[in-house]
Amino acid sequence: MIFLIGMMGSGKSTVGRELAKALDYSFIDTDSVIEDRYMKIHKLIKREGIDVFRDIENQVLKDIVATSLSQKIIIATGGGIILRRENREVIEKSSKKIIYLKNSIDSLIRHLQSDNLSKRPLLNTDLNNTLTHLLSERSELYEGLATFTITCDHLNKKALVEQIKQSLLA
Ligand SMILES: Nc1ncnc2c1ncn2[C@@H]1O[C@H](COP(=O)(O)OP(=O)(O)O)[C@@H](O)[C@H]1O
Ligand SMILES: O=C(O)C1=C[C@@H](OP(=O)(O)O)[C@@H](O)[C@H](O)C1
Ligand SMILES: [Mg+2]
Repeated sequence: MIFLIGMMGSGKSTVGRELAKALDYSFIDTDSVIEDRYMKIHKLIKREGIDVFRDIENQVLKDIVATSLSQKIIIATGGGIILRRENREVIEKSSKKIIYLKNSIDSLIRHLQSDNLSKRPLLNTDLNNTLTHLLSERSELYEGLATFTITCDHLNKKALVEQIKQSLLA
């Protein structure tokens, strides 16, 4: 069981899917499970609020871990999953391969600007300030949980998949 953690825009969802293909692992994304069970993330957070979203995210994480039949699975998480202590404990208990995709704010902005920003309701128009604030709250949690940290700046998606594969072999 391999977990990908990191900020919004760090590549967990897209690179995770590619990594799973490359390793012949299955792939699951906590946000996609939430969307299949409920509704689009932005709609859910807008309608129910962030606390309800975090409760659902917590339940989905526990369900994924409890029902995964094989260890050959890549789990892309939502960027805020590390905020809850119980989530960190669940992840730590289930895996020795927890990969933090670490990016500078500039690199996150570059990635997010090429994506649809309205998918991520926690980001407002001042991307730089918002991301800087979120990262300052979260970076210790990412670093503390990770068993591998990969600095992703200047790596395209293909190179990043290769880099993760190398780290997993080491
Ligand atoms: N290393 C990278 N190089 C270039 N673009 C990237 C890279 N990683 C992610 N992206 C792009 O950034 C956007 C956000 O990626 P995504 O996988 O959704 O991140 P996350 O799930 O961590 O929020 C997508 O458009 C993706 O194609
Ligand atoms: O960082 C966060 O708090 C969030 C990240 C999002 O996932 P990605 O990290 O895949 O963008 C999604 O779970 C939600 O919008 C909240
Ligand atoms: Mg994602």
